[in-house]
Amino acid sequence: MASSAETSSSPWDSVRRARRIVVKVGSSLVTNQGQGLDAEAISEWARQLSHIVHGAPGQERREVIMVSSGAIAEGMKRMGMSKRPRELHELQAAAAVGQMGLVQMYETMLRQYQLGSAQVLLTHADMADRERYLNARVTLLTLLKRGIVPVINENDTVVNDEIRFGDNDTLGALVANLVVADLLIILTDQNGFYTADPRKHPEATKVQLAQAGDPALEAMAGGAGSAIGTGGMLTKILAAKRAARSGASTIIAWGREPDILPRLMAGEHGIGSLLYAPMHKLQARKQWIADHLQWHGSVVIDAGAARKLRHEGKSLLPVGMVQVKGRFTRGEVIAIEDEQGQHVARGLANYSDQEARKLCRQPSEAIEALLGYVAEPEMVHRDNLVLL
Ligand SMILES: Nc1ncnc2c1ncn2[C@@H]1O[C@H](COP(=O)(O)OP(=O)(O)O)[C@@H](O)[C@H]1O
Ligand SMILES: N[C@@H](CCC(=O)OP(=O)(O)O)C(=O)O
Repeated sequence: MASSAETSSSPWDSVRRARRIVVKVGSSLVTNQGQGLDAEAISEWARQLSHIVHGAPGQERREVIMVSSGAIAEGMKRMGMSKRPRELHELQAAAAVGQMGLVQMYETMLRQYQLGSAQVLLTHADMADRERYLNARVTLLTLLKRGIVPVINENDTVVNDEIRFGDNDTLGALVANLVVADLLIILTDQNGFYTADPRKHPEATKVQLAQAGDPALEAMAGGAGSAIGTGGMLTKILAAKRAARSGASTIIAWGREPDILPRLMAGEHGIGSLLYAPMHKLQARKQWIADHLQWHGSVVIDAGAARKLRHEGKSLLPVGMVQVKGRFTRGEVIAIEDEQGQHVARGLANYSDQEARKLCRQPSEAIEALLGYVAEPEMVHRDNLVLL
């Protein structure tokens, strides 16, 4: 663990440079300890987000995804439940009722600051299925490109006990992996991560800076301190470890700290706890694809495409493909080889082998006419591609 004395190349710099950010807001904050949606707090985050997304004077625009909890807590209030029900179907009913209020509140507050919003509900199954994973990814990236703030929650209605995230910390980390975010900010009711649960151990001190995935952190993290939140700090520490796999660092901070988001983005050191990712995004991505070396087929590309991939860091477009070998579905790892049979790269296919055969040597504008739909203009996006 390190102290808060940083140099100019410190991990805090990576926070300032972050361009794509996932902000997770916990149930206890959003509903003010279960007393109902906290309109003032949500309005305040919306105001702060508008600075970040639109770009405050002298600052670049950034892309932000919100992962917000609070559906169950708000639903319980609306349905007059005094304590959290044990049965899953009761929780699901509460979530369905509460989610209405939650997104309505975000939409109203974000709109006040000229920000568009979109509701996205995800489950474990969506993240595990390669095709749904790519679909969710392209939808989120499309929203971000248009300056819209996606507001994500777990799709509580369709999950069961075994396959629930339950806490939204894990979901936040998976979303950070999905969009290859630079930073995950977890806003909660404590002003950071402490050496022990400060509710039970008042002598605990704040951890300013640590490496995500450091096993020592797991021992310090306790469960939820209130009846509203689920997961507590352990799920946040594990979320930081998971987010680091795609190169995202994590900040755990108090959601009511004044101007928390713009201050973090301006590079202010020492607010909350920073759990930095040990690997850069590119390294992390290579690692991930290297872990999925099992490839299911390949595409042969021409010399021009090989040059663009090798030397210009470009995506593989259908126009550069000359042949497709083997069988694969959208989302599977494929090998990309040059006409001499040398493997150039590996990556996630946006189209199946049958579709790819129709797309060989075709411009991306022709995809719709050839397939009847367009998933993405690239055969393999450069974010999902690693050179060999
Ligand atoms: N080491 C720790 N540092 C800070 N808080 C901790 C720690 N261990 C457990 N906690 C508890 O975790 C709670 C935050 O988690 P949780 O209630 O799940 O909130 P959220 O709804 O924001 O996810 C804190 O209120 C605190 O009591
Ligand atoms: N999907 C649930 C979120 C569960 C939850 O409480 O998560 P967390 O905020 O991480 O403690 C809801 O909206 O109520």
